[in-house]
Formats: sequence, C-alpha cells, structure tokens
Amino acid sequence: MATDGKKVCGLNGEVSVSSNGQDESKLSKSHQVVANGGTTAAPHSKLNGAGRAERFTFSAGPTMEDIRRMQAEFTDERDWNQFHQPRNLLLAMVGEVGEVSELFQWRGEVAEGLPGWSDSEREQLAHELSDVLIYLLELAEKCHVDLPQAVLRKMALNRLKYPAAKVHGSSKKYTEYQD
Ligand SMILES: Nc1ccn([C@H]2C[C@H](O)[C@@H](COP(=O)(O)OP(=O)(O)OP(=O)(O)O)O2)c(=O)n1
Repeated sequence: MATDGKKVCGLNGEVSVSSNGQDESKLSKSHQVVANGGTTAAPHSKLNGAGRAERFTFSAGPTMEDIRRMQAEFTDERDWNQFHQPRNLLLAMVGEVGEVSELFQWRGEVAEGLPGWSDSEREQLAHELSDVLIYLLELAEKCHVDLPQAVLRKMALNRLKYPAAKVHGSSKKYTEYQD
C-alpha cells in the first residue's frame, strides 16, 4: 500500500479538527467530548454535570489504515482480490448503503441517539455502517486515494466554501449565497 496511514491519517491525535474547523479544546461546554469506551451498541446520550447533552465520540482506533490493512488481509486469505475491482467495490458499498436505509425507512424522522431503538436494531445499524466503511476504504485503496489525507484537504476546502461567520445557522448551499 502506498502510505503509512499511522503517520498521516490524523486520527491518532496528530490532527484534531472538528466539523467546523474548531480545535476540540475550544468547543463550547454544551459540546463537551467524552470517551465512550468503544462499545458498538452505544448508550444513548448522557447528561453531564450541568445537565447538558455530551457529544458522542469515537474510540481512537482502529485507524483508517488499520481497517484498510485488516480488509486486505481478509480478502487475501480468501483470494477475493480478483473480485474487488473499483466498480465492484462501489456497487457493494452502494448495496450496503441501501441496507442502512432499510433500517431507517418508514420510521419518520429519527432523533440523535436513536431513542426507542432496541439494542439489536442498534447493533444491526453498526454492522451495516461498518460494511459501508469497509467497502469505502477498500474502494479508496484500489483507486489509490489516500483517504485520511484527502479528507483533511476536503475539510479545508469546505471551511473556505462555508465560512462560519457567513453561514452560521443557515443550511443554504454555497451556490445560493449572492456575494
Ligand atoms: N465478496 C465479499 C463479500 C463480503 N465481504 C465483506 C465486506 C463486508 O463487510 C461484508 C459483506 O458481507 P455480505 O455481502 O454477506 O453482506 P452483509 O454482511 O450485509 O449480509 P446481508 O446482506 O445478509 O445483510 O463482508 C467482502 O469483503 N467481500
């Protein structure tokens, strides 16, 4: 593989960028970050001492490169690389996205933390999202896209396109802004 993701991926603490470009340490109290212990069937949102909802976070690992390598081992052991060309992986990933959609269909809007979902439904969702991620990472590998670095570049572009001061509280697409 082309890269040593552990050095570049930025998911092991070298780079910490939140969705709006803020350093995590500068997030407001209402968005405090808490470790969740890495359970797949995560508990619903907890309240902190001030009675505010704590933001859900991921475990530190495995990294994208870890998952890419594990999936490469999985396919090598089965001689499945012959089937895992980019288009097949794309179709497989879209199929798994469909399986995620199935879990949400006919439920109407679903609130953060999925209140009312059973542990079994949550675990099913964790499986299907994992399938999507596994195929996404393998697709990126087979297309020689260094995804951990690409996502940093894309998030930088997103911040330029959507300056926080300009778009705060608005869901308009950037093309809808006049200036
Ligand atoms: N040719 C294959 C088949 C499977 N997998 C791996 C990647 C996915 O994480 C998972 C997908 O397995 P299935 O196609 O059996 O799909 P599901 O696990 O979603 O099963 P189902 O379709 O019954 O829900 O297994 C793979 O890498 N290559």
